[in-house]
Amino acid sequence: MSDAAAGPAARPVRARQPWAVRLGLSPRFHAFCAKVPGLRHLARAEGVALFDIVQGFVQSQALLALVEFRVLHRLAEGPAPLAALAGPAGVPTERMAILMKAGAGLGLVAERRGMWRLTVRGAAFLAVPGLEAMVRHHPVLYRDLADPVAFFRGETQPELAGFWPYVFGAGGAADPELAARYSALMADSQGLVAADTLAAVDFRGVRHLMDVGGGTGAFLTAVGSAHPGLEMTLFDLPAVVPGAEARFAAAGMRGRVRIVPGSFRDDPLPSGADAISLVRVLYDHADATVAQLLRAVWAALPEGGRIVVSEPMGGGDTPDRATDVYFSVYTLAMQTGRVRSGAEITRLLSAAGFVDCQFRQGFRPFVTSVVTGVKTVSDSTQKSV
Ligand SMILES: C[S@@+](CC[C@H](N)C(=O)[O-])C[C@H]1O[C@@H](n2cnc3c(N)ncnc32)[C@H](O)[C@@H]1O
Repeated sequence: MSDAAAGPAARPVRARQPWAVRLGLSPRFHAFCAKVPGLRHLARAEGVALFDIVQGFVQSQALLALVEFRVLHRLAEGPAPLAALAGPAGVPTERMAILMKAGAGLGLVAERRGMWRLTVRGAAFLAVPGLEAMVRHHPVLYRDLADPVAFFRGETQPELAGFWPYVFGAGGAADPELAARYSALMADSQGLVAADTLAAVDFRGVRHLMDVGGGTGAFLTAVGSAHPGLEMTLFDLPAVVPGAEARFAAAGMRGRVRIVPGSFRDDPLPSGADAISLVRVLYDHADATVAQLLRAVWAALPEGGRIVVSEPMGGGDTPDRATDVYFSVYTLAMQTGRVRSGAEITRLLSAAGFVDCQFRQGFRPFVTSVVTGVKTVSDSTQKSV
């Protein structure tokens, strides 16, 4: 029996701690560092980093309050005195003063001669598509994390799973209103994902791209604009695809895109595309579903066809501050998916029969990274779906 299987009563094997960790555990060493000029600087930086972790939730909630009170939006129109921000928000002036100072501490706003204004960071927050919507849906996630001990033990019923109902199957996404809500959140944040995917993948030479789980077509619209000759197919659940019609029409791409409603759990993927993209799709699903989907993608592609997987990927052996914290915990709350590293996704692609698999770390890994692969047919790689 392994240590893990033996249960809590088993005595763990204790390896010797590295010397740096032994020093870090010593209060006397910290007291010493605080007195020595070179070390004092390092100790302070480490303290700041630690306190940043400790106060993360409070920072995030202060931001949410600024967003919900529309303080940043109001300041985007021009500088304003405290009273002009507190009044419309229904917040007593003295309490708003505390929130504004917190916002200043976060670098989002600043005060000069009694007038509050946006900083460049505050302005960027408003300008990044999807960021505001992401922050505004966080109360669901935070309710799920209110008791992190019970949450990580798996003793809670996370609300977030109901927020993204499609993860449990096509039937879960039958409600058009719910489908519109989550599709809007996804489409809003798609701009950066599309930009970083296009920077990582050369779509020249692709004749026909099918985006599976393509939502309301934001990714295809971006790729189609960059590559005017590209034919496109969008495949997503029946409750989701109606939102794509209008987007393609507005982009003048209606004649170039075929919209196919269906579920990759139950329906075969349409053939005809020589490249298939899965953008922020795999991390919603369990390994078995992903393996089945990748085999279906392999079957739908012709010889030489390419797969493009784009989504935030974990750091693997070197856990990443954004993806291995935020996205991993988020997908855990969703209950069915998980964040995978580039190496794990590469292995899944290889297992499905793809060759020449390449991982490209994104410019902003918290936005997306990419793994690509190629289908070549040979006796050894052919897979049945
Ligand atoms: C996280 S969203 C990503 C949407 C889009 N690719 C993007 O990045 O904005 C996942 C998408 O996968 C779709 N999806 C989930 N399960 C599906 C299934 N069984 N068949 C087809 N699409 C599915 C959802 O409807 C949703 O549009």
